[in-house]
Amino acid sequence: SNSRRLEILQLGNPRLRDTAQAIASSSDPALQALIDQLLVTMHASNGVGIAAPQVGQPICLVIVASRPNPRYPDAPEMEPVPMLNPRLLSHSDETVKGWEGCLSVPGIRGLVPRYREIEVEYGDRHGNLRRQVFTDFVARIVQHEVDHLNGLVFVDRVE
Ligand SMILES: O=C(NO)N[C@@H](Cc1ccccc1)C(=O)O
Ligand SMILES: [Zn+2]
Repeated sequence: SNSRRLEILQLGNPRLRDTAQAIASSSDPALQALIDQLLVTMHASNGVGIAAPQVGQPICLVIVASRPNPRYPDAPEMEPVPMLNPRLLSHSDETVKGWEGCLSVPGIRGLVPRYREIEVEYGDRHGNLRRQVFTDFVARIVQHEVDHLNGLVFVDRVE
């Protein structure tokens, strides 16, 4: 199917809204360039996830990309998943505490409680709507990235 035009939600900062204006839909070539830039930035820092606001783009776009690397040697392998307008549909009651770091909070780790299982609805990079269940470390990354879209970093959740 041809790539559908998915309106990507913009984050609240009115001052920055105009810069986000340029990347307002999944059919915009600037969006594909931004996704590729996020992947490069994330890999350059041995990240396993990244959110667009971390590179100054106030739009609802994250990438979840768990893989074993020097910073997270036990991380499971997965294909990187860009998510437009990610939305948590449901979650387990069960939470698990695990160590997290953040590319925007360099040099520290914290023990953060996260839901063990979540169901997420998001647009893929072509604007197709997807629903997927994530568990354990990958579910942790998703929750960490969605927090960034709501102005939260992991240190806000350390108990
Ligand atoms: O800062 C980011 N993403 O926003 N990157 C984090 C992602 C992350 C999330 C949860 C647990 C471990 C790691 C990183 O250290 O690669
Ligand atoms: Zn982060």
